[in-house]
Amino acid sequence: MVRTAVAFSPGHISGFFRRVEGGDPAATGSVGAGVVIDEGVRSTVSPAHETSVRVVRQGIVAAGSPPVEYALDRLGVTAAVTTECRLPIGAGFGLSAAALLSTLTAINHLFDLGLSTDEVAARAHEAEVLHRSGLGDVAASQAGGVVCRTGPGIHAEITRIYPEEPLYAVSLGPLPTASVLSSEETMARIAAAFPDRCPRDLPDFCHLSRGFAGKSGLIAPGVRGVLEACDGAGVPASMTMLGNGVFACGDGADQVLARFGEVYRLNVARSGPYLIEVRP
Ligand SMILES: Nc1ncnc2c1ncn2[C@@H]1O[C@H](COP(=O)(O)OP(=O)(O)O)[C@@H](O)[C@H]1O
Ligand SMILES: CC(C)(COP(=O)(O)O)[C@@H](O)C(=O)O
Repeated sequence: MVRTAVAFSPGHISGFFRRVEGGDPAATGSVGAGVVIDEGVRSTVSPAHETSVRVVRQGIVAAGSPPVEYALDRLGVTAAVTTECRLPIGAGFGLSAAALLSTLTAINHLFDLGLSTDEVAARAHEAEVLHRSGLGDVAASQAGGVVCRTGPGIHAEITRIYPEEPLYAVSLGPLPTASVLSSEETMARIAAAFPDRCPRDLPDFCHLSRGFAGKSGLIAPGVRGVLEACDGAGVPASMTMLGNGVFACGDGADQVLARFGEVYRLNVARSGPYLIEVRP
């Protein structure tokens, strides 16, 4: 039987963020706030002569993941990787970071590389920043909670709170993260909209995020209609950054979102990436 390692990483919904440009990828990232969620990416890895990545969602298999392939190359290992997720990809659930963290956690054990969790996160962050697939998701998903990041990168000061109540989300489709992060004009608008404090709790997170979404000019036309419906029902809500979707919390949130698509009920994650098993 081929030796196999399996690991999981939580995803992350960003509510507001501001890009921070550093001298190298480790010092580059974002500040902002988000929720680490109990849904994410499960990665299964086995040694192979060449690296291949299969991305599985709802029984549909896609081939390739440039950030994951890059991270394996940098480690000098080759493996057959399968990532599996339930949430949609490219929809603001931080799944590129979760794919990197889960795959590197599994690879670390598969090849007995002896990397610390910080070293795994540092490599995931580098791949994420270089591919413009995210800025702050790896830093956030290192552990659980409603997260407020006050510096860029994985060693920044990060505060985490752990509310019990769920968050609900709906996706209207993908929004390519790299295209948004590549626009200097958009980055300037985002910087001006950035709130001056961390969220106190989940409703406050939705409230601060909503103010940011409005001022940043990032709200997509479809998202606007969902947010207006949430306003009408008195439900705190905002846009999944960066995805064509909405998250909401509190009484009635799931009913309002259900008018627009499949509703994901998400809990605030209690921990970051972890190894599930190594076989045999
Ligand atoms: N579940 C996954 N498994 C493997 N690679 C992924 C996964 N999700 C995203 N990626 C990689 O990250 C790239 C960018 O994804 P991105 O739009 O940032 O997604 P998200 O918003 O979900 O983080 C994708 O094109 C893909 O190469
Ligand atoms: C908002 C984003 C820049 C991208 O998030 P995603 O599209 O989920 O990869 C995130 O990484 C952040 O820094 O807050």
